[in-house]
Amino acid sequence: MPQTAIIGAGVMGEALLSGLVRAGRRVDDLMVGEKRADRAKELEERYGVTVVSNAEAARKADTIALVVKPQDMNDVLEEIAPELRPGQLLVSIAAGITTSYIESRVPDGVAVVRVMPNTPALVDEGMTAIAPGSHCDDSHLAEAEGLMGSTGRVLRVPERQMDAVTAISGSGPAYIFFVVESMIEAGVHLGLPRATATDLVIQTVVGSAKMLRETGTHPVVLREQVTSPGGTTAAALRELETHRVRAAFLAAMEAARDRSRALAEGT
Ligand SMILES: NC(=O)C1=CN([C@@H]2O[C@H](COP(=O)(O)OP(=O)(O)OC[C@H]3O[C@@H](n4cnc5c(N)ncnc54)[C@H](O)[C@@H]3O)[C@@H](O)[C@H]2O)C=CC1
Ligand SMILES: O=C(O)[C@@H]1CCC=N1
Repeated sequence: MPQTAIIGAGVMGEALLSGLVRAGRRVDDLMVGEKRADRAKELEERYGVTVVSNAEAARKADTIALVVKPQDMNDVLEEIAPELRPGQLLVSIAAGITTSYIESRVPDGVAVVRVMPNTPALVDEGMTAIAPGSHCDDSHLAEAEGLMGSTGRVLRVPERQMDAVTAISGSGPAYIFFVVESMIEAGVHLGLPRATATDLVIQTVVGSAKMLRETGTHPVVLREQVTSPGGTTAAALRELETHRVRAAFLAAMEAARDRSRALAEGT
């Protein structure tokens, strides 16, 4: 079986590792490179996975997922580049880091795929976009698709869309959690017990997401179905418009897109 290494086993590294294990990948075909010794030990105990040096991971694995912060990417590439050989595949999960940034730091003939997953990968409901680098063929994309497909849906996009993708689905779960948090607080302000407000909000979000996915109906139509003339929803939506929530979402996602662009420059 081809060997897969994950370098950087924080939040996303573990999401990927656990997804591969849940999808039935043999733990013997996986290895992890992780700088923090306590974290490495935790993963060894939790999954039975072998922790190796980054150099060994680069030497032994056919596919290497790079799951470190963008700011750590240069150091990791400097460490593994002498061990890499043509034919291997690097799958980078780092926000903002372009395939050309990576290609310029590794030997010719090493294929690079840039991917942008999100944390719902932890419950197999992830959304990952993947984009090929310049030395990629379809088998490399298929390999990256298989890797990320263990944690949810995968969509192929051109690399020029990746900063926008990062702003929408990569960071997206945080916006949804922010909305959930705000609605729970509102419920408490309105006098509901916190546990009741939490139950109400979470099921409302899950139910609404399921409606979107299962009916395929446009969100505007679904919103109109809830909005009775002169009713409660209309009163609430007017406040959201008055407070420019739609404009705030646009500005927020432009800021995320711009931050993604800046990360490759190490700022
Ligand atoms: N957290 C998220 O929702 C998402 C994160 N990403 C991307 O995933 C990457 C990782 O993010 P997180 O998992 O959130 O960060 P994290 O900080 O939880 O994990 C990074 C891990 O890399 C390890 N590390 C750092 N330098 C290393 C080195 N030289 N060798 C081996 N291990 C090293 C750290 O000890 C840490 O465990 C980032 O590039 C981020 O842009 C992408 C999509 C979503
Ligand atoms: O906040 C970040 O930079 C990473 C990338 C997408 C989600 N988390």
